[in-house]
Amino acid sequence: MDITTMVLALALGNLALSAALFFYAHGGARALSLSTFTVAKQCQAGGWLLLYLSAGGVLPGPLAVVVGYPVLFTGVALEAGALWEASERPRWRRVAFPLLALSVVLYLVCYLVDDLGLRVLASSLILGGFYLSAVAALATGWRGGSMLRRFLVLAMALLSLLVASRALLVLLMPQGWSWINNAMLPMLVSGAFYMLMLLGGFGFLLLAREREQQELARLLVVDALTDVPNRRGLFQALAPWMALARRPGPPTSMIVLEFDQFKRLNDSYGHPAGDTVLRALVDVCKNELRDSDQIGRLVGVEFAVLLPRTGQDEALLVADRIRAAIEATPVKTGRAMVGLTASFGVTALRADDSTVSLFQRADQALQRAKADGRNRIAVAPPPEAPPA
Ligand SMILES: Nc1nc2c(ncn2[C@@H]2O[C@H](COP(=O)(O)OP(=O)(O)OP(=O)(O)O)[C@@H](O)[C@H]2O)c(=O)[nH]1
Repeated sequence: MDITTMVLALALGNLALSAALFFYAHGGARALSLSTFTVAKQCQAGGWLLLYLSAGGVLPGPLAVVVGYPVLFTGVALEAGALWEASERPRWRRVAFPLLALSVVLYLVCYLVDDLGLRVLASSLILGGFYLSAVAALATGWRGGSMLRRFLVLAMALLSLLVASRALLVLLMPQGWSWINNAMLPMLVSGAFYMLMLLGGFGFLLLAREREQQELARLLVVDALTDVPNRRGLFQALAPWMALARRPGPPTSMIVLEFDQFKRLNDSYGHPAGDTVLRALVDVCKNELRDSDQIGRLVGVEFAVLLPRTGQDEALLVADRIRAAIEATPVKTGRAMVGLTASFGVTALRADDSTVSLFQRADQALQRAKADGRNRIAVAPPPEAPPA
């Protein structure tokens, strides 16, 4: 295959990818990084197409240089940017755009100097550099990352270095070296571009899918609003402590708390303000707990706190600390400072407890606290003594 055909394959491949991504995004997938990646592929398709048309004599050669290469640089810079965006670095534009402008100016200066070697050197370094930036973005998730991510980092790093190595050969050995000569290297480099196109495209989509699956798995056990375990997550955390309660050893306690008059807050300030208050007050609760304690959302504005190795009396003190902290912390919403209180039920886990009996007892205590006037704590009554 000659270089011109390879360039056409790159143009068509990127065109097909950008069309598929465009229609995928049209169907409702609206992640910011995906739209950046789509524009990146469109620019790459445009750049390669211009290079192909000028190589085939359809367009004048200078057009390829003045427009084709800058569009291609933009495409690869945006591809790296999409990966930085996906790695939670939204400020990549501040670095990438000045670098891109500098690269284009540098390339055009090489064109004006009219030295082909210099131009090849510049384009290889610029494209290889932007691809290496994409690799660096992928590598930020190396620790704890999947096999797919690690494979992409290694493979794309190798291919990016191959692209950049063309510059080295031009610089160090203008006549080539052994079989890696000026005829062979462009073939190798365009092969590297082709593989980078495939790996980048498939990799980006597979990594996006991997992220979505991880997020779905997380949301099975975590409450999306408050970022603490949901009912399922809390019950999972509770299970081993329920089992331990049947064995001799330090006790485990449970606090159930409900924010008071939350409906009134929603009605007065709106549901979004209610959400803000809820998030802030859950953070207030977390600040009063040890790392080994676990707060989770049971339902609505009712939460439970699991306190391992804590007796009922100590749990009562913890509940009062949380109660006082909530009362003392007004939360700023869009329109006002909102103060709230909470009511609490406290109990210790018992050897014969099931989750049903445990939560029933804690909830009865909570209802008593509310009936007694809210913003207070009630402790579950001790177990009845067995008949003599
Ligand atoms: N903003 C917001 N409101 C919620 C959320 N979950 C539940 N709520 C609201 O919290 C309110 C809870 O109301 P209730 O439990 O009936 O009672 P209350 O108004 O808190 O009054 P008492 O419990 O008697 O003190 C309801 O209006 C729910 O709509 C949420 O995630 N965000």
